[in-house]
Amino acid sequence: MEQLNRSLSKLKPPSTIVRSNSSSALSTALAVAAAAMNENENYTASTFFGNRSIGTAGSGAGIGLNSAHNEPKKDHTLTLDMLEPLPPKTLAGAKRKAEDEAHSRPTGQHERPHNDNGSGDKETCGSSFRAPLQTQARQTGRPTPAARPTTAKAPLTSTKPDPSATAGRATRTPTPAPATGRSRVVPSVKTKVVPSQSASTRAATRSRSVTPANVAQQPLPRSAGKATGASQDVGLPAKKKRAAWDTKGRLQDTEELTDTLYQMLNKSIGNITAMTQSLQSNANKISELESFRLGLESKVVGKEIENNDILQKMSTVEQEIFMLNRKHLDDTKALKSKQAMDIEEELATQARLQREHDAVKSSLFNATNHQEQQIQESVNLRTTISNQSTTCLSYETDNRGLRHKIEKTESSIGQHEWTIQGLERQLFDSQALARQLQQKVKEEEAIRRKLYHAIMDLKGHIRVFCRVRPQSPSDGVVTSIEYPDLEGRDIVLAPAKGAKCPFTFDKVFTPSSRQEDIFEDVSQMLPSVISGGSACVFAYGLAETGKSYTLEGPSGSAEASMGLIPRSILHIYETTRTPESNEWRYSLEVQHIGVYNEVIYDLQGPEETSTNVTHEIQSGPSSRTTVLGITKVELTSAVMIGSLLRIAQRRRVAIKASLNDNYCHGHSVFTIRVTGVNSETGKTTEGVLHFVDLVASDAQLDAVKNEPETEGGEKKQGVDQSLKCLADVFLGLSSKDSHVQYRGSKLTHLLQGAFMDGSTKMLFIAHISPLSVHLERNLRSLRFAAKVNSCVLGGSGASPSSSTASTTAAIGLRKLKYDRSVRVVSSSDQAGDAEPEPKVGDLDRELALDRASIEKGVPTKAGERGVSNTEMGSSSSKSERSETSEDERGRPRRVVDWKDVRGCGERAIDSGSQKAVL
Ligand SMILES: Nc1ncnc2c1ncn2[C@@H]1O[C@H](COP(=O)(O)OP(=O)(O)OP(=O)(O)O)[C@@H](O)[C@H]1O
Repeated sequence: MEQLNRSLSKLKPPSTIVRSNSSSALSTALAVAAAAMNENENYTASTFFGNRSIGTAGSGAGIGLNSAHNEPKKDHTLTLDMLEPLPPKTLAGAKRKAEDEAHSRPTGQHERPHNDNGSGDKETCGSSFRAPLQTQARQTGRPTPAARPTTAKAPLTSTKPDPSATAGRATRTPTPAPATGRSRVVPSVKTKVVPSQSASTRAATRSRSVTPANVAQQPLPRSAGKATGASQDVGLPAKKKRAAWDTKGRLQDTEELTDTLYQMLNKSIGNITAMTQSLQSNANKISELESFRLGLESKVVGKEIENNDILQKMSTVEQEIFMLNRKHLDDTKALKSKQAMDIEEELATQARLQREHDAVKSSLFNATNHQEQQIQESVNLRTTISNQSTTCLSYETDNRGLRHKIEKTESSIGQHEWTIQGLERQLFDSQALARQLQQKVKEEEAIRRKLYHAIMDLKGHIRVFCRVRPQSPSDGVVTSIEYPDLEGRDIVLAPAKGAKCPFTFDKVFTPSSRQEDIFEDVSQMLPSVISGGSACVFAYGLAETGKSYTLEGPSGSAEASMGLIPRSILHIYETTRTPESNEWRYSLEVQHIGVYNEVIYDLQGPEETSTNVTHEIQSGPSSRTTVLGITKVELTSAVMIGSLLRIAQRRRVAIKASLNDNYCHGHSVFTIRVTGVNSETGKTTEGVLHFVDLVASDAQLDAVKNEPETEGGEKKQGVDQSLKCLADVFLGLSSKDSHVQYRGSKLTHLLQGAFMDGSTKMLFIAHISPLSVHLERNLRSLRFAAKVNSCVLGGSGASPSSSTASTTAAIGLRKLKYDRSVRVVSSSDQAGDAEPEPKVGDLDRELALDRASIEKGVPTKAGERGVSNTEMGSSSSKSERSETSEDERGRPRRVVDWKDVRGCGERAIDSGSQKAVL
């Protein structure tokens, strides 16, 4: 059935199925078809009709082919006579079928556009004919139209039953009517056939083309022999051509041919009849199928409409689904976020509830405990109440006793009040007495200060110490040094060869002495400095004997190792910050000077000017000197001294480097100036304390000895004369020389003010090392110290600070006391018969008594000894004493002769009566 449908769709449209009611035309057509078939020409129509049973029901059909031999393009025109159109229903179905096929066909398979008559049926017809032709070609072995060029695909043009077109064509291509006059020219269908054969083949074809009209107009020969070509045309065996005169023979041949043709025609008519019947039945079947197809198509259309509706619904539903999905997603998202927030809230609530639960639990626990405690307290309270009840009873008993006591106490209070009044009176009297005593204390303090100065005067304005440096691990052989006396005033250098060299000084500090031991003696000078006096500490000795150690202490040292300078600063700073009297305000100022080869450098100045800027000394009023351009640092804190000393140390190194002399040893002078202002009286004081680091070189020692030449005999040029000048100054002051040369060296010039102030306290500390190799130089140093020690500076008579007669008298008395306390080292002393040294408290008491005696004009102990004030005052003058007279300390003295100093120690030892006392 399906195959049948396909065949039907490929069949030519109904327009090609023609009916003819002219049997003669049909015959002619069939004849032409037969001829065409015999000629093996590719006429599609003839081929088709030759393979199909085409015919008309009842009346017979005919197809006329008009071969237009005269047409330039040599087209073959098929003219269908008496064509009748098929029923419109059939035509419409066929057309729809064709259109459906065209629509369902892929784009590339569309048929060519319609031909010039504006109908697409021609193409459809051509294609419809193609399959049967191909089938036939396969059967017959002929070439199929498909093998031809494209232009040959429409060998036959179907014609719609258009009367006008038919009429027009009939007019344009009039076809000769058949002899019977029954045939009529129907609209001819021109079919352009483009043979695929060669030109010769096409020419043959043209020559063999026939038209039904031609065939119909030709009377069928009754006999053969008219033309040999005709017999050949119908496929009869060719006979020998008769001569022209053989008319009879020719007629015979023609009759034979005619008979044969008639037989063939009859046979063909039979075939055509059968084919027509078959065609009719097929047409019926086709119409049935067409109607069935139409029904199916209508169903399909209905289904398509339904399908479209369904699709539309589906799209609507899909859209709805899409919207719903989107909404669902949004809702899900919102729900999720809400759910997360709910969960968070739930968790927070849960945690809060948990905390509340814990709090409630703990409070419950506390409440339980509290309740238990309360229960316990309640029990205790009950017990206490019972006890209290008991106690209350006893209290009541006691109360009665107490009331009795209160009465007694009240009576005694009256007595006490009376006593208090008496005590208040006593207190008032005591306060008045205290005020008087305070006033007295003030007066006593002033006297004490004066007496202190007097004591210092009595001790002598110059004191000489000796300090021995301890042995260091790097030291070589050491000299044996003895310290024979317990009081620490004697030192004996005992060389391996030769006699011992004893010396006596105010104090000898052994290697085991501590820094604070030395400071104890130095500190006695500080009150004088604070109250406006001046003092000078000389550290003297060879290099590496410990001068810097004594004055400054080791750098970065602990408090125990601090030298005299930082200790003094600390002491003065603390004392001035907490003065005995609130009326005094003090300020501290320091300067540090280096003297190298008689050139003054600023050891606290800026680094860039420390080596290239030198300073000059300017003398001021009262012989006070100042160094021009020197840096003065105000001490606002005691700890500043550490950094000041470090700066000075760096400057020293820089100066040495700039002088390019590592062996150059300079002196340094560290000066503390203490300025005090009394806020009540407006009085000002200025105390000065100098710390002088004196380097003793061999040349200096030689200069001191007046030995201008060295051991090699060469005279030293440019020798630092400062030590010699210092010795000269000491000598001049001691001898009351009015022409003391202070300007002989920068050092003495700088200290001129201190030297000329008769109240200046001087402390000379000689340093020696324990090394054997330094023995000779140590001896020189000690001899120089002994010379200084023999000098008498200032004194009660000459002291400018001894301004009043009473003070002078007191000083004189004090001198006697002190002289008594000074032990004369003699052989008898060594036996232990010496008078014990009085203590300071005893001395003060004696001084007070002496002062009172002086004021009353009572002779003092000093007077008992026959020493007048004048004598005391003049006793300080060494020039008035003989060598055998005692000095102011009660020691046997002699006039100092620098030349005699050398070897004095040795002489003293030799004499045996005196020991190292100059
Ligand atoms: N009493 C002492 N106790 C411990 N060490 C000391 C003592 N005296 C000196 N020294 C040490 O001896 C060395 C030399 O001391 P110092 O530098 O003070 O000598 P100096 O005389 O100042 O030398 P210079 O004149 O070359 O400056 C230093 O290392 C110092 O620590």
